[in-house]
Amino acid sequence: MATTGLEIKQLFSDRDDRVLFSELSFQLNAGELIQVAGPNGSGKTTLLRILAGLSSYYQGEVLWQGKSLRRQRHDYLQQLLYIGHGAGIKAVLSPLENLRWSCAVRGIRKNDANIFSALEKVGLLGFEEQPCFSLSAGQQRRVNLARLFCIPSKLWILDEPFTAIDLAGVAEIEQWLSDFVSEGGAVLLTTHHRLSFSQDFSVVDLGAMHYG
Ligand SMILES: Nc1ncnc2c1ncn2[C@@H]1O[C@H](COP(=O)(O)OP(=O)(O)OP(=O)(O)O)[C@@H](O)[C@H]1O
Repeated sequence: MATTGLEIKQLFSDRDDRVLFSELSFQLNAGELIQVAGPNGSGKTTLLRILAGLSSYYQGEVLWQGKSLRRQRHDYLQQLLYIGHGAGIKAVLSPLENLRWSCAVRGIRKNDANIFSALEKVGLLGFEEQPCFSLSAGQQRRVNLARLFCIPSKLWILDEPFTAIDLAGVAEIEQWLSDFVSEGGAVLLTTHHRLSFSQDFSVVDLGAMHYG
């Protein structure tokens, strides 16, 4: 039976002749969360970029709802929301402009009501028209995270979503993840933070994979 989410089969990737992961297989179904763990340089971002369709430098198979990513790239990307560990926003644009742009890229138009509601959710009401370069690091991260609430998705791939976020904000994000998973979303994330999550979740530990 086809999985309801991602299926990773016998994945291999290396950098400069150093194997990052090999024979890596796991499944992430709708309504599940997986944390990709491992020390710095173990390949977490590399893996997430492959699964977000940003790198095709791998061997093995990645399936979404039972079909190879390579054969349904457009459809897959329409269902995925990837937030990388970089800023992910244009500093000269305001939060409102950044989110309008993110929505437009996804084919979502006239979405200001949702954008304002997303900005309220991430605590940025009152900052919506200010250029992002004048916001703090945590506020800039929150602009990026606001995309979670204005771009409908089935799968969130999040690289270090808690970076620069204050303690109360971390707890809030954990709650958002929990709500999304309860509603049938799937989440794959990396974090060096000890995840406090109300549902069961799995850990894929790249640090546990050693190659001679
Ligand atoms: N663009 C690149 N060119 C060459 N090597 C790279 C590139 N990006 C990453 N690497 C190498 O690939 C390895 C894995 O990097 P990656 O960013 O996936 O690790 P990570 O587990 O996400 O680390 P961190 O916890 O520090 O974010 C590292 O040894 C890194 O030097």
